Amino acid sequence: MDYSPFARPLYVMLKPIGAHCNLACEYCYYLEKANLYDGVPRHIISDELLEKFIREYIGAQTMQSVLFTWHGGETLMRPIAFYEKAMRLQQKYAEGRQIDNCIQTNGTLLTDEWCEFFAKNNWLVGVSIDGPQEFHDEYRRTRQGLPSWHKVMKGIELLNKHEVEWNALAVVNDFNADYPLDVYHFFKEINCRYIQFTPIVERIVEGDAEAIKTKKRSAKYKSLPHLANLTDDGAPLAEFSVTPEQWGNFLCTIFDEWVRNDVAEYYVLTFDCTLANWMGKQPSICTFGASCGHAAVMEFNGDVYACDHFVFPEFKLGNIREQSLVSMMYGEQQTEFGKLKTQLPKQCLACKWKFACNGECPKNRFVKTEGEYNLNYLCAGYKKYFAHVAPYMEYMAEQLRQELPPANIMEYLKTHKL
Ligand SMILES: C[S@@+](CC[C@H](N)C(=O)[O-])C[C@H]1O[C@@H](n2cnc3c(N)ncnc32)[C@H](O)[C@@H]1O
Ligand code: SF4
Ligand code: SF4
Ligand code: SF4
Repeated sequence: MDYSPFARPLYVMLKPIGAHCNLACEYCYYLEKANLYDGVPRHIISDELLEKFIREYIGAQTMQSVLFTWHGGETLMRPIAFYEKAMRLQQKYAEGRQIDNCIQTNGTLLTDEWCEFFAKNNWLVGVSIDGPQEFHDEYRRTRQGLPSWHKVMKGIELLNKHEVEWNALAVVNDFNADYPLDVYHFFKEINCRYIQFTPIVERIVEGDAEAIKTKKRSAKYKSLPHLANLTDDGAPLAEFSVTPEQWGNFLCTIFDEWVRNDVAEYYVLTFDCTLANWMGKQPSICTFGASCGHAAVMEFNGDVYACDHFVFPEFKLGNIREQSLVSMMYGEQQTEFGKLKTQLPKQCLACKWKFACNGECPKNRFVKTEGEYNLNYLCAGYKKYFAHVAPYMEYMAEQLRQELPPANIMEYLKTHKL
């Protein structure tokens, strides 16, 4: 078996059913990817390709533990038997390594059987839910416009019943962004201790802008608009995007409640990453890291792309049938892609928050500057957030440096101001 000579984990998310999904969330960046494989009748990974991927993926790791991430589209549209087969293959090629699995789902297809499977095999389940019903159902609907919140809540109940480890992914869009505490309290009420908030920032290729505007929200899409990528200059913003001000305000408002009541009880990934950067450690979300290009995706047919948000023909690294994962992940094209992250405008280079922000995701950098590189669209929001949390982060980082729990901040804030 080939072992990679590189000392960091290689990470490739798998799309076993491509972009196919039982929902048609209005803001979804992935649904349109089905168009890349228009002529292909079934967007399902073959047994042979699955085995090839699993063997190579495990063989390419330099670490003792290997993490598989199942992503979509809607992952639960493949049967349990498919994932059982994948686990058998993982064991076949594990050679003593520890294998972990996590799966991302919209939660609507969860059943007792699924939850038993996840519980029995210790899978970590990521569930997408955008907060209380009115916010969630604004955008997360079927093609027929039917809402999904009740089904997701039922799914969460089943996960809890079977004691499956799960976390929530909530996107922050033009609508729910104005209600940070309603969203945060909802997650606390359902006892969700791990929450990831992702800002929605999408642009639309010229020509599709009118089409999306004239479609009623949640109306049936015949074909999805092609959302713009980094190279489409001047593409208009999709109306469901969060504004920088909304994003900054959303984070600051939730932070104020979290830092006084919830540290170490609830984990909000953005706050976690900010503290990691304050400590000079590697944050767990790529967007706040200093470099990227380490996390690719593989489509059902073996095509490998630079990143889940760059599944465009120009960011295709190759196909696993023709090239090894190692050669694609460490090849010239992916190395160049990774450099996008460090190509920052003057504003970022001079910014006091650069160590915590790193210009965020290159996907969101489309604000023209006088210099060579674009500025991140969300910059104003991040400046507000970092300035707001700085004294608290400093306090928590100091606790950590003294090997004390950062949660001490809650006691301190009862009698002091920062
Ligand atoms: C593409 S979905 C695939 C897995 C599964 N169908 C689900 O909804 O969880 C993965 C995650 O991306 C989020 N997402 C969808 N569109 C997005 C966008 N335009 N920007 C950022 N995140 C988005 C979804 O809410 C979901 O949490
Ligand atoms: S459920 Fe997931 S893949 Fe399906 S449309 Fe919604 S965000 Fe996209
Ligand atoms: S381009 Fe954005 S989403 Fe992709 S790896 Fe880099 S920071 Fe992460
Ligand atoms: S806050 Fe703005 S200027 Fe500072 S690093 Fe982030 S994007 Fe750049």
